[in-house]
Amino acid sequence: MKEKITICWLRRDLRLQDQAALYHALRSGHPVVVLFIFDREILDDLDDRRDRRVEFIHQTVTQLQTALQQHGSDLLVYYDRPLPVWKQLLQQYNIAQVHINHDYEQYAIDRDAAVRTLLESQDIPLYSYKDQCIFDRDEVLSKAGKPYSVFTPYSKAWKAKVNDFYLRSYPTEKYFKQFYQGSFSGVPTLESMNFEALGKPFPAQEIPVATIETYAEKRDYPALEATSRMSIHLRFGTVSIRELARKAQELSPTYLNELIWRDFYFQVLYHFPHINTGHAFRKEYDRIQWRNNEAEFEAWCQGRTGYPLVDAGMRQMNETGFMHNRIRMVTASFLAKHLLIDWRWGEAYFAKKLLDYDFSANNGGWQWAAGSGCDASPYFRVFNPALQAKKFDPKGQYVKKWVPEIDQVDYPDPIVEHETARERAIQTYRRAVKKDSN
Ligand SMILES: Cc1cc2nc3c(=O)[nH]c(=O)nc-3n(C[C@H](O)[C@H](O)[C@H](O)COP(=O)(O)OP(=O)(O)OC[C@H]3O[C@@H](n4cnc5c(N)ncnc54)[C@H](O)[C@@H]3O)c2cc1C
Repeated sequence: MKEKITICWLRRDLRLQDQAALYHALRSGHPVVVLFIFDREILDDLDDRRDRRVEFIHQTVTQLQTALQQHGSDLLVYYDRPLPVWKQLLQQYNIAQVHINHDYEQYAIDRDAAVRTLLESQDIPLYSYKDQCIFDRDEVLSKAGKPYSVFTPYSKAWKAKVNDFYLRSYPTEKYFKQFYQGSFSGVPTLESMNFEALGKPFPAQEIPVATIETYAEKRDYPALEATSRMSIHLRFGTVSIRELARKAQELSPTYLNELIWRDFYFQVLYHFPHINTGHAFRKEYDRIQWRNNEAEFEAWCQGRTGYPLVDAGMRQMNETGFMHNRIRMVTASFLAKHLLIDWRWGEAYFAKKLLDYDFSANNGGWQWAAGSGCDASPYFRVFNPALQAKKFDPKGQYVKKWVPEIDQVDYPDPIVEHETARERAIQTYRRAVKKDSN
């Protein structure tokens, strides 16, 4: 009879420290095999074979393998679709239990449900835990027991509920001797999966204390690069949200607030799943008559709208996979309002380009900017990109960095005139929204 093992399946929780599923797996009493699947269901759909997110995951997985090897163990890695992998694992191993962390996106929910059904058909329990946020699902509800759709009362309730219990780390290190002892066949190369590395650096995992201390004062100025750049690490779980929230609590209420926005959008996705299927949070916004001009969309994607702050943001993202938060708001608002292009086109473009792409935050950000979201910017508030530039890039340093030809003749004229576009957006939005009250 083969030895019984417990499997901890990593997905967007790529670390061995302070990790809920791993902690519980290590306490199961069986040797723990740590598993990662390069999921072809996701990878085969990526257009860009130099997608840096795949490179980041590959780098991280390789580091995890090395760390596990230092404990006499190894990382079990597959490049396949999850269900066939699990069918194979069931034949190869005597699996006692499987541990995972919750994932709130629709694809992941369906994937986990299918794996659960398969495992349960063999009487193997699949345990799932909250790990990627401080509060999820029904943990923060209004007094009436309803989910919040407005951020400020949500954040108040979040802060009233949080205590050391929720922020405490899972001391996985204490149980590292429980790792399965042995080796597996290694991590496939990026090339064997038909991807290529660019070799550019990723944001550091450590944030200097000074960055958090000065966050409130500097975070809105894109030229200062004064935000934490934790988003890619939070996306793939290479840092622990609990550790970050403790730091934020100690050093900066403003920074903590941003982490709460992240939890807020996760619970919006959980409670209002219609946003998962391409719908506006507020259904009347699905009646907007978008112009959807393809040439204008292309100009926006390429950073050639003639609005320097918009163009700088788009070029920053195209070049680095990152865009500063304020500029995400400006570029998104510009697409949905100035150009009247369906925000879902922009959402999909960001999804392709952002290293930190996360469905809940991206959809939340886009619906906020387009006015259709839960706690959204009102439809008649149309950002003026020139005023935004004056306020948040007063010396033009950010714009100069990304649009060096700004003063030259080949820089395009504005694609639309601001006042005309603003008026057009307000009229179009009003027509859609007003129908509701008829
Ligand atoms: C249109 C639009 C699209 C966006 N798409 C994404 C996305 O795909 N992935 C993503 O992680 N964030 C997204 N954001 C939110 C925000 O812009 C990024 O989280 C932030 O710019 C990442 O940089 P940072 O790590 O330096 O953030 P910091 O300012 O240092 O904030 C710390 C962390 O707080 C969280 N956070 C901050 N602001 C928000 C917010 N508004 N909503 C949710 N979480 C937040 C992030 O996890 C971030 O890493 C989007 C915002 C907009 C307006």
